[in-house]
Order: sequence, then structure tokens, then C-alpha cells
Amino acid sequence: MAQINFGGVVEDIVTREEFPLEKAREVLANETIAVIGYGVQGPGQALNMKDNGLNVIVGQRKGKTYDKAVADGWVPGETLFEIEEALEKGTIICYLLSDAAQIELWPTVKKYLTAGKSLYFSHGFGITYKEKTGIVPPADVDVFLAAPKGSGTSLRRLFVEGKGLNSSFAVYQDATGKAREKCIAMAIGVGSGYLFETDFYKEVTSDLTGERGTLMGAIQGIFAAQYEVLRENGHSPSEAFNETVEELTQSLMPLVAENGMDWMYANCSTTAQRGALDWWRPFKEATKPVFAQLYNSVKTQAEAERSITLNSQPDYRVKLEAELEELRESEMWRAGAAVRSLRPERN
Ligand SMILES: NC(=O)c1ccc[n+]([C@@H]2O[C@H](COP(=O)([O-])OP(=O)(O)OC[C@H]3O[C@@H](n4cnc5c(N)ncnc54)[C@H](O)[C@@H]3O)[C@@H](O)[C@H]2O)c1
Ligand SMILES: CC(C)(O)[C@@H](O)C(=O)O
Ligand SMILES: [Mg+2]
Ligand SMILES: [Mg+2]
Repeated sequence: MAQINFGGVVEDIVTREEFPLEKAREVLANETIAVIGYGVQGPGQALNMKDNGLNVIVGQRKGKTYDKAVADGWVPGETLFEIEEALEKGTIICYLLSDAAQIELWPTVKKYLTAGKSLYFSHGFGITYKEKTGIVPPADVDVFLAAPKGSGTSLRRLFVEGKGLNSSFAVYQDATGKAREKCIAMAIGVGSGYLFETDFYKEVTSDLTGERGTLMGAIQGIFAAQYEVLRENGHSPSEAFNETVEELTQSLMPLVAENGMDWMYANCSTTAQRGALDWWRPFKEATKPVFAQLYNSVKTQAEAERSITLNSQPDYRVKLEAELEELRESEMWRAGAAVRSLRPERN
């Protein structure tokens, strides 16, 4: 473990230097890693592990996603199986179905979790909310997680570019005495950059807060609010979209990613800096109560309850698609589609 000072707080982290890929390969040499589910994380993790030289198979029910797995190079009967067959062959079961589907399939998965096998998650959800999910693994299997901090799509893209997303890792149950090294080996194997340790409760609590907050929910809310104010004051859609979204994603966020907020500010005009330095605090004051409310809704398990109830309904995909369509068809995001089509690199 390397000790790194994060803004004054020293934390133990694992980098690829302390735990190189060769070591991960050694730890996992005798394992058959069965990736169950080929949605978003499934492909990213399975393909990265395969390219990292690990012994990976995929378990996916027949349909569009199964066909995608075939198109990605998984071979039916050799590296691609129906879910139960993969569960039987796998020694490390990567449970990468949607969190709601994990509940439905649990009785099947449990049957194949014989002594000494490992159960791997990329989220603390199923275990933390076990009263709601019914996911209680047998005592003689190892249970751990590696949770990439980003979309499975980015996990794969960055890996292909020779980069890596950071991941958290946590051990919930160590039946064999080897759970921790298997967990870290898996986290490195899926293509992570550095790793930070957490536990299942903290992973799910921070993850649900982050995605509902600044990463996804809050950002759309704040975009919509500014866009509407600009439009209500007579600005054109293209002007409103550029001043709200396009400049942020194309110009300014890459600068923040590279060298921090102050550096992005320093690369803007003194006029912009003055305004931003004056206005960030009122935005913080206005939104902090909403973040506190959100955290509380996660902590009381209201978010988990809502997610399980709504995502377990048979027509949830249809309803979800309708809500996504509403976003896509809003004036702001239709303006966005037009703006994207005009990016010079798209010609
Ligand atoms: N999406 C991400 O990028 C991301 C990032 C970090 C962690 N995670 C976590 O990873 C896990 C997998 O999430 P995901 O977003 O990749 O999942 P997903 O929603 O993309 O679904 C994965 C798979 O579940 C299968 N599935 C759905 N219902 C099923 C059922 N009833 N029976 C059998 N198969 C069924 C689908 O065919 C699909 O292949 C979750 O725990 C999630 O919280 C996801
Ligand atoms: C990619 C995210 C938002 O980080 C993940 O947590 C998810 O649930 O998809
Ligand atoms: Mg999440
Ligand atoms: Mg997340």
C-alpha cells in the first residue's frame, strides 16, 4: 500500500506499482472468472480482463445483449454461455446484472456458490440492503467488490487508450484467507488505475449520492435551470446551450480534469474569474440543503427502496425509455444534438 496525502488526510492506496498486473495474473491463475451480465459494466470488465490475460467467460441470457457479446468476440460454448452454465464453470462469479435483476436471479446464483468460490460485485447494493434484496451469501465463499468509479463504457475506452479509471475495493467476507488478494487482483485485472479501500456500506452510500448529485442528477438540474433563464430572457437555443453545456464539456472541464479548478479559472479572463469567485458560494449555499436531503434519502434507504420497487417492475424499461426520451426531446438537448453535429471533427 502507498500512503498518499489527499488534501491533508493520509490514506492507504494500492497502485499498479505495488500490485502489478503480473501479480494479479499469478493470484488469479487457477480461477475461471465468470462475468454474469453483459450490460454496461459486463463488457468493460470482461474485455479488459481478457486482454489482461485472465481466464474469463461470460454468462448472458439469449437476446440482443448475447448477440453483442458474440460480436465482441466471445465464443458460444467456449467463452460465452447461458447464465447457469457460466455459474457452474466459474470459480469467481462476477455478479454484474442490474441491481434489481440480482435480486431475481439470486436463488439461482446461490445454488452454484459452493465452498471456496468467490462472489464479486461492483456495488455494495445487494449486500448492504440484504433485508430488501435477500442476497445473503453462504459463509464458505469469499465476498468482495471492486467498483470502478465511472461508466463501463469509459472503463473500456480508457483501457484501450492505455489509461484507467480509479476503483474502490472492499472485502465483505473472507472464507479462504485469500479474499483480499483476490479482490485487489480483480480490481487491477478489470483495468483500474489506483485503488482505494472502502466497505460495502460506504461504497453504496457514496455511489448513490454521487450519481444522484453532481455526477448526474444535479448537473442536469443546474443545466436546465440556467438554460431556462437564458431562454426566458430572449437568448437563442444555440447561445443558451453553448453558454450552459457545450463550453463546459468541450473547453473548461478538460482543463479542470487536467489541473484543478483554480487552473481552469486562471485560464479564463479576469472578468470571468471575478464573477465565478463571487458566485460559487451562493450556488453552494443554495444547493447544500438539497445535497443533505439527498444524503438522508440514501441513508434511510428510501433511495434503495425506490430503486428496487421501480426497477423490478416488468415494464420498467419502457417507462425508463419514456423518461430518457423526454430529456432527449427537450429543447435544450435537441439544441445539443444540433451543436454536436456542428463540431468540426464530426465533418
Ligand atoms: N453501469 C455502470 O457503468 C456501472 C458502474 C459502476 C458499477 N455498476 C454496478 O455494476 C452492476 C451491473 O450494472 P450495469 O449497469 O452494468 O447493469 P445493466 O443494467 O447494464 O444490466 C446488466 C445485465 O443484466 C441483464 N439482466 C437484466 N435483467 C435480467 C434478468 N431478469 N435475468 C437475467 N439477466 C438480466 C441484462 O441482460 C444485462 O446484460 C450493478 O451492480 C451496478 O450498480 C455499474
Ligand atoms: C457510472 C456510475 C454513475 O458511477 C455508476 O455508479 C452507475 O451506477 O452506473
Ligand atoms: Mg452507481
Ligand atoms: Mg458510481
